[in-house]
Formats: sequence, structure tokens, C-alpha cells
Amino acid sequence: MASLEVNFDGLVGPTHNYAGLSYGNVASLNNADAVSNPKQAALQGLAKMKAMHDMGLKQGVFAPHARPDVDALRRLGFTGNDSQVINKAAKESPVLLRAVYSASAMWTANAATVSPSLDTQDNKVHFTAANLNNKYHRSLEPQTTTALLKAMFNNNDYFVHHTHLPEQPFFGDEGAANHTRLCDSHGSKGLELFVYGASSLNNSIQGPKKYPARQTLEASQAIARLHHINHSQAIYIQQNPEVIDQGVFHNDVIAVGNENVLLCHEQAFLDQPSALDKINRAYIGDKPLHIVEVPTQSVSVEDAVKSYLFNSQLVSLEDGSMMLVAPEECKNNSNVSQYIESLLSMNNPVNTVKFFDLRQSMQNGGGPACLRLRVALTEQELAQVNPEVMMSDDKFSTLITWVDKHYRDKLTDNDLADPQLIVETQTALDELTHILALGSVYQFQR
Ligand SMILES: N=C(N)NCCC[C@H](NC(=O)CCC(=O)O)C(=O)O
Repeated sequence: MASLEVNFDGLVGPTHNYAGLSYGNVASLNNADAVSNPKQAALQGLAKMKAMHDMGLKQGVFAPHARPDVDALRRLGFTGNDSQVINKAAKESPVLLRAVYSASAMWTANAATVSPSLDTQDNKVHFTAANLNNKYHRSLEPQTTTALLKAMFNNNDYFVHHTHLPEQPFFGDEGAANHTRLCDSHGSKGLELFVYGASSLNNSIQGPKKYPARQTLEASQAIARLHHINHSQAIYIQQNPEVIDQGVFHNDVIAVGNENVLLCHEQAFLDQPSALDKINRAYIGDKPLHIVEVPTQSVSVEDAVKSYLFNSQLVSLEDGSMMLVAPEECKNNSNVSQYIESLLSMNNPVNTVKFFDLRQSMQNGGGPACLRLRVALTEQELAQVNPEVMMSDDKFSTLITWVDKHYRDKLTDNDLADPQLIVETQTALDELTHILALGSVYQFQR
């Protein structure tokens, strides 16, 4: 069946800022007081989307969420009109104000888990928004994510949308960042690999000691059940708790898969030899599965976390080869850049690399792969996707003009206390819903 992978990249929202909200994410904490540049952040993301489109890959745009989330502050007891609520929060709890202003929905690898129709019993594409309950600012995302997914994939004959899992650490779910699909090609049945950090039920499973495990086994199992994934097509592997404690807060910071290639660090999984054996045995394709393990000797976990090598995208090109879409930080780290050179000459489909400047997002712990949600679709399913969310030359120039018109090039704590920023962001997002034909997806539009 003719199928392809579409990457839906999060368009960085107008309130992108550095707030130090993600304990366990080294970059987020290190840049807690940095001054952000939302305009540059959005333009860097759009440049990647356009480059992917220019290479002939299918590229979609995932809209930002409305921030500040004033209703979230009201729920916490701040009263009055929007300006008053913001003023009170700025005085009483600047941290909460930062949280409701976070543009974290840009990292759409955490938006949802998606199972393509080739893997599901009803032959439909299944979506479940991630509850992201490990971090307060991210727990504000699932409702709007679901509304956006429904506005993008709006045909019940092809697409099924599930409610996010219960908002409770027991079912901690961080979406596609802990989910990879291995297959001969995007048009063949795949093995859905769910990677979890801890178990809520099984005490014999040792989680990390220092930083939180954001994904539980029970959440992954619930997603596989909801998505009606054929039994033989789902497996569960535990992430190495020791690397979570070194800043690997999602599996996509230490491993990346595409079709029949799994590129992972030597220390990615707990008891890695058995984990890889399990994956090899469960693989259902006919082609050889290439598992490329990166030795610690070549790239330390620290280098992996700093450079985000494994947060590169691996994409299939028309000639059957694969390209590594890496952050520029990989080029600037000599161990990593040397490793990439050797990877390209190994006997596997990865032949080329392209580097992108995504510094604004990287400084909050989000690399190329964090910024995208992969959806494998048949041609027929792709024809049902809202066409206005697909990247094109025209869409690109419309979005660049929109960013230039509405985005600030500097955002600090003082700016967050400025009620004018609410008006600015709502004006921008209202216009965006027309550009992307999304309807009234935001609370402020209802
Ligand atoms: N690995 C993947 N797939 N996604 C990266 C998400 C980064 C995000 N950072 C933040 O939310 C930082 C926000 C701040 O501190 O301002 C997070 O930790 O959840």
C-alpha cells in the first residue's frame, strides 16, 4: 500500500520563553533566566519545515496553544478580568505566571501517540493526546491538543480520537517521544515500540533515583489497548533509569527509529542486550532490521544530552536512503560530528545529514525530533487531512508574514506581566486559525 510519513511540526507560539519549568531536563533548568526571542524561534522552526517540504517530504503545521492560559489561573483562585488575573499572578506567583505562559506545546513529539491504520485492528489511524501530567505547565496541553488534532484529522471514517489518559502520575504519558515504529517501510505493518521509565504497579521495576520517569508502563499499555494495536505489533521496553538521571527525560533524547533502522545509544535501555534481542525477535518485517548502537566510548551520555544527536529526525528519502536531520549542536561537538561521519559510511540506509539551527528551542530541551509529530498515512488518508495545515510555498510565505507581524523579538518576566501581551497573542492566534482553517479551537474564541 502506498503510505508515507508526514511530520507535523509545532509552530512555536508567540510567548516562547525560558522559565526553568522542567526538572530533569538539563537545558530547561540551565536557561531558566535567559531572554527568549519568540520571533526567531518561530522562524527557525519554519525554516526546518520549509526545508523538509523542499526535499519532497510531506510536512504539516501544528498550531500553537493559546497562552497565557488565563482560565488555568482562575482555577487556582486568581480573580477579575484577564488583566487583573495576570497582574495578581505576577505579584503573588511569578512561577505560575511563567507556567501558564509556556509555549511548550511546540514540542509536538509530546502532543500525542499515533498508531497508523496498518497496525490497528479496525484499520483506522488512532490518536491519543498525551496527558503530560509530570509537569504542571505541560498538563495544560491535552484538551487543546485534542481539539487541534480533530481539526486537522477530521473524518471519523479514517481517524479515531481518544480522550487523553487520566490526569494522574499513575498514567504518566508523554506521547510519541517514547514511541517508535519499526517497519520495512511506512506502507507495511509495523512493530510499535513503547519505551517506559517506570511502572506504577510493579514495584520490582526500578525507576530512576534523581529525576522523574515521565512515562509509565501502565500508560503505554493503555494506549496500545485504546488503539487496538494487533498483539504481535506492540512491545514494551524499559528505558535505562541511569540515563534518565543524567538528563534523558524522554526516550527520543537517547534513541530514534525510522522504518528498519533503530539508532540508539549503548546505554539507552535497561539490560540492553536482552532489550535489543526482544526487539529483534518481535520485528515483523522481511528486510533486515538495522540496530545501530552508539558506543559510550564514541559519544558519552553527556555528549548525547548536550548535542541532542538522538533527537535528530531520521527520514526516508525517495531513493530509499535515509537522512539524519540534526541540530547544529551536533556539528559543533567534535565527538558527535566524528561519530556522524562514521555512521554515514557504515553499511546501513543512513547516508546523509543536514544540520539545522534550532537554538531557541534547543535551549529549552527541544531538538528537531521534539518539534515534530510523525503520522504515517496512506495516500487515501492523506487526502482526508485538512489541506490548510500542509506546508507549501504559499503557506510558508503567509506564515512568515504572520510571524513578522505579530511576534516580539524579546520576552522577559516583565513582558509576561504586561496584559497587552494577552491581546497580542489572541489577535495573532485568531488570525492563524483562519490561515490554517482550524475553526474556533481556542477557549478565547468561544
Ligand atoms: N524530548 C521531547 N520530545 N520534547 C522536549 C520537550 C521539552 C520540554 N521543555 C520545557 O517544557 C521547558 C519549558 C521551560 O522551562 O520554559 C519538556 O521538558 O517537556
